[in-house]
Amino acid sequence: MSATDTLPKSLKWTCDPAISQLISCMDSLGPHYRTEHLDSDPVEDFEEILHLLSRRELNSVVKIHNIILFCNQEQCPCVSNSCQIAIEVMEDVRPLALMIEECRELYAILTTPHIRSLMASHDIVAQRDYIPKLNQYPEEVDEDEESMKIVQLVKSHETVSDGTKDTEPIVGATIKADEETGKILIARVMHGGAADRSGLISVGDEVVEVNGINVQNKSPADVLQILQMAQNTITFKLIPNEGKPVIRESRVRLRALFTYDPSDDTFIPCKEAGLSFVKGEVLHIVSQDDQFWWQARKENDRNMRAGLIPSRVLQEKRVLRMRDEMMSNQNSEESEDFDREEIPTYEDVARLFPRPGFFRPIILIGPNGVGRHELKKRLLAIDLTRFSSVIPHTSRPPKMGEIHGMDYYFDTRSKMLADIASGLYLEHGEFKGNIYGTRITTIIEHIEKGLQPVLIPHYQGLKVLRTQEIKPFTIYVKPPERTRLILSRKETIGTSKSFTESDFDEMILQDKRLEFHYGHLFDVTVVNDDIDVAVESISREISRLDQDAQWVPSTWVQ
Ligand SMILES: Nc1ncnc2c1ncn2[C@@H]1O[C@H](COP(=O)(O)OP(=O)(O)OP(=O)(O)O)[C@@H](O)[C@H]1O
Repeated sequence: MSATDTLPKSLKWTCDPAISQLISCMDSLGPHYRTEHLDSDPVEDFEEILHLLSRRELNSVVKIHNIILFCNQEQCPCVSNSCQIAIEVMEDVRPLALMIEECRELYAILTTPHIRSLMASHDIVAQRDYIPKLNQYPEEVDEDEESMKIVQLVKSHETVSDGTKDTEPIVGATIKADEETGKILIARVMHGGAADRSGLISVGDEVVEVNGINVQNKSPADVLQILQMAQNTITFKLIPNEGKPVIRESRVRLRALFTYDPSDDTFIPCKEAGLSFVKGEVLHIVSQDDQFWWQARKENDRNMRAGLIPSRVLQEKRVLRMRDEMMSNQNSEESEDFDREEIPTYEDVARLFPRPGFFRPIILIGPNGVGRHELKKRLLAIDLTRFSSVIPHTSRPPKMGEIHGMDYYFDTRSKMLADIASGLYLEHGEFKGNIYGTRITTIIEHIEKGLQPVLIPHYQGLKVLRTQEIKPFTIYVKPPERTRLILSRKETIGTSKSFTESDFDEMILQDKRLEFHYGHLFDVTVVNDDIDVAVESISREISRLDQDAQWVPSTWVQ
């Protein structure tokens, strides 16, 4: 009696043909094999393996695997980013959820853990679509070719963002020569590229032939030339890398705190494989396997190819080197104010969804005299029930008519000094022998009351405010270019301040320095040219916070 005969009748039909064959082979061989583990019983092990192979669960898993592996084009999923689409749908229906029942229901469905897990699994399968397929193996294979694989890929002709054609590293993989042997090896497989989608090429595979041309004694440049010359399809003969690493797509999202252009980078292993991005863009990091070069794609980019970006370590090294060079050329007075400790590379981010009754405090930051007080005044005038001004503390005695908690919080000098020393103040200063300052707890009280404080701190206060508790939204108020700046400020808007030429120069200089040193901390930039237009832009940005999910440091949404 064979092992399959022992299966209950209801299970027989589910048995995968390959497993069934394996069971028959085992049956005919019997439990006569050697084992290195002296304490294990061969008969018991044999029975256990048979039992495992006969299990319905295993057979179902193999069946699903085969369906995914051999699915034809019609069975391929039409999207591979259902999680992303679901988030976008949630953002769209959320404002309507209070009014329309169907929107409420859809929102609830999309947030259930089961549906989210189902979509995540769907995307994982979809992102590895198995096209193009493996070329047929030749029927007669030389004995010494047995350990080779032949892979045929379609050469990419997709248009990339800069409008040029075919700048992908041809098949979504980069090559290198092994330092010791000179063999041509697959150096990187770009996520989402043709090689990755085929699932048939791995890092470390040795390239033996390209389109029938033996490349064993050729340089990477020669091979690249062959690849460039190829039309439509490229056939590789590869010796598989034995220790093939398992690549898992990471779910990390990072906000770039610097701008990167691979075409300017002399160190990138393959310029065409690079991904350019600008400061503030959110990147989906798909692989951090390499210490120096990560693979990423832009968030919301439906083009599934990933590109190379410098890793955090590499970027930090570069910034340090650049700073050293700048320090040696710069006069020390100019830079002493700025934070030299922090090296802006990438910031881990997550989505913060709007929450009824919670408003993110607004920070207006900008060079001296750019108009932050004026803008704050105008914002408060729009809606006094929503926007608030945080009342400062002072050690000065109250003047006639001043009310504690309305004009200032009046406190003793010794208490204020002690609180400042304990880090309870966002900022403080001394004027005519009296201390003035804003307490962090006062800001939190406003948030808890459902108000939206508008803050105009010194730029050094930015880091103190960017916390999980406060979750501020930072608007950089930028002066317009010089001619417009002078013109707009001459068309006085009814205040006493008059600017000199050197005030304008100083404002422009400060603008450059603030953007350079603190630009990575700004959520948006608004140019204060025409004041009404600036107020309108700021209001628009603020109302977006009520509607859309925002990318914030991931520690804020734990
Ligand atoms: N867009 C504008 N057009 C014309 N004048 C403006 C504009 N914005 C601000 N001003 C004027 O410029 C002067 C300086 O503005 P404000 O005091 O608001 O600057 P600030 O950024 O708060 O300065 P500081 O940070 O040094 O206190 C004020 O007289 C203000 O009315």
